[in-house]
Amino acid sequence: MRKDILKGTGEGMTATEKEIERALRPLSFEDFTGQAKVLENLKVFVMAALQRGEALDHVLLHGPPGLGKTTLSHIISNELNAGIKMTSGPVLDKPSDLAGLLTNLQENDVLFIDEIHRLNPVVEEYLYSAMEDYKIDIMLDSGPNARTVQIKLNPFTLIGATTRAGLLTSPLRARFGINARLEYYDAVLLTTIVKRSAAILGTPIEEEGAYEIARRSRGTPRIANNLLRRTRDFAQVKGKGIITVEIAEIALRALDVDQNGLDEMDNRILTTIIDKFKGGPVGISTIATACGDEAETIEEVYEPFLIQEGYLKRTSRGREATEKAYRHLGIVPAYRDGELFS
Ligand SMILES: Nc1ncnc2c1ncn2[C@@H]1O[C@H](COP(=O)(O)OP(=O)(O)OP(=O)(O)O)[C@@H](O)[C@H]1O
Ligand SMILES: [Mg+2]
Repeated sequence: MRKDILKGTGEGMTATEKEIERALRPLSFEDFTGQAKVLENLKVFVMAALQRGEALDHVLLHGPPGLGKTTLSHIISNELNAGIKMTSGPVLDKPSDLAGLLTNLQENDVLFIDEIHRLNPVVEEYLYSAMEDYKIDIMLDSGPNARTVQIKLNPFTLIGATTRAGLLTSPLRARFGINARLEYYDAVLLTTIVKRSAAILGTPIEEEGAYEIARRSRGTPRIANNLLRRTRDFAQVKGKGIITVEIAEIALRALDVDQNGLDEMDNRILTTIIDKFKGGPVGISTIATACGDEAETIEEVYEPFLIQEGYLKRTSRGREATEKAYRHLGIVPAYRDGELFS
């Protein structure tokens, strides 16, 4: 449970948590904080599509978990005044599952496919003609009477979301006219998000308290919101109900979020590389085994942030801890590859 809070993935959330996440979700471009470049472009593309009365080109949203891919998909459909149907890669087992969804779309509606890198290849191939020509072939009958008929679909917008853009096949990637990468948020943007969420939750919060939560949220709105909710509990039980910087400190310490905003698993990964593998380079699966987590999770959730913050380096020979990682953990860097850190 605590791990899920800090991991920033939506997996393993309870129904109430999902409900709160929904309540905190911005509904319009206006409401959405950050990702300025992506938003600016999307506004133009949405406006142009609306003016022409056409479906928006297909959109691929990629980036680490919890940065707003699902949120933006809803916003796009809202701004298009269009309906949205949601599904995900692993759920679409057979082409007929996809056909059912596609044939039910109204003109210019949005079809959202989450985890689009996990589409079954047969379904993926089926999607190509739908994306390109708004047409699909449907198999009628079976055995000797089997025949296919082509069905024309209403023009629609496919929005695909993925945390692993690298795993998309190139034919699929090529069929998205709009490709947007979401980046980690800085502390100032996250402070705005934390204050907005606190207002929705009806929790009084001081500027410094909001900033403290924001700067220690791994650049991720979902984590910021989750830490806010946990801090609200501490404010209620251990304080006067107001989130001050002191309350935030207490809560974040109790949740094992360190001064630089790294959580227990981030620190475990860095310690493992340094202590067990002399700082690297070491392969991701070896790190995963030593840390007791899956390689995929480390690659998708932890590593991007550690690399962006300069704690970890990715080389052709594997992952290496940087000097910043040594300093962060208070370990004096010894000789490595016969060289001393300068
Ligand atoms: N720019 C933003 N402004 C305010 N809140 C945001 C923003 N982006 C995300 N959030 C909040 O963070 C939560 C998680 O966002 P969202 O579900 O869209 O992430 P995601 O990228 O789809 O994650 P995943 O890869 O795990 O599916 C949402 O509930 C939303 O409230
Ligand atoms: Mg999502």
